[in-house]
Amino acid sequence: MSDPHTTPFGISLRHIGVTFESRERSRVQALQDVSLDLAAGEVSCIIGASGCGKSTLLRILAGLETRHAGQASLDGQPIGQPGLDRGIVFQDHRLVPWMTVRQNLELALHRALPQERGNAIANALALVGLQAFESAYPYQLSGGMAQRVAIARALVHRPRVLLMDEPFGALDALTRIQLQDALLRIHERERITTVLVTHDIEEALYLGDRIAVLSSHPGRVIAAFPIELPRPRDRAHPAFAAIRADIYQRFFTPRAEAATATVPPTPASS
Ligand SMILES: Nc1ncnc2c1ncn2[C@@H]1O[C@H](COP(=O)(O)OP(=O)(O)OP(=O)(O)O)[C@@H](O)[C@H]1O
Repeated sequence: MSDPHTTPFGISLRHIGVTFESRERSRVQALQDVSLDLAAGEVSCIIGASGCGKSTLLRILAGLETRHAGQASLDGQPIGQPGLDRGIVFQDHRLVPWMTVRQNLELALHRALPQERGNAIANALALVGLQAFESAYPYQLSGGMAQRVAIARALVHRPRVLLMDEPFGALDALTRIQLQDALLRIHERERITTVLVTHDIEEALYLGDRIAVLSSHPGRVIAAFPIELPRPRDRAHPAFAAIRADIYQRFFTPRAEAATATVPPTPASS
């Protein structure tokens, strides 16, 4: 049997469109003709302003939103419903408040064999550096620690894909940086295909192997390009600043011009 962690795979989105209809019969086109390839083992960041359809796109990848045009596939298989091959982290940790960290992870593992649960929980907590907190309740954790537990819960099944919806958006600036570094350490170890949506350009640049920029109303791909800056990345480096400035410009450039530009200049990174 092939090992899912070594088999090459990736996410493919083809002509994804989503239109929501409200009770008042008004229509909101959330996504229009979104086509993207998100490579296996990479961190792909999707950035866009509030309401541009980032969460809707992530929900499609999670199998939570199926009312869409176009095709979404993982490793060549259409994505139809939620599955344990995809772990998801939201902006809020969504831990059960009356359960300990361990019990929260056990809840996620309810379909696993009892003898496998202990190891799976220990490994997931080690990945996020919280082995010593398995008996803690969510109210005893800081916001950053609770979000680490949410990441551990998403990883406890060793999924092939980690989906993150503004995972650090509710954290203070310093904790956010710590969690970004924690995510990179996890990624270095696990090489899990990661899709992270954010409205924070700097976060996308710091974390992403690849960035897709979405326009608003409807959400369309303005640009998609790899980030070839070496790691660890230095937010103060001129090359980092140059790409950040380029992305800012894409947000504030009229759509017709922006749509023709798909690859930003790659400044010398050394
Ligand atoms: N279930 C729904 N019914 C109706 N409209 C919806 C629904 N879900 C999302 N929308 C609308 O679709 C658009 C995209 O929403 P979405 O939440 O995907 O955007 P977003 O980029 O994630 O926003 P934010 O950054 O604020 O979370 C918005 O205009 C939103 O109001």
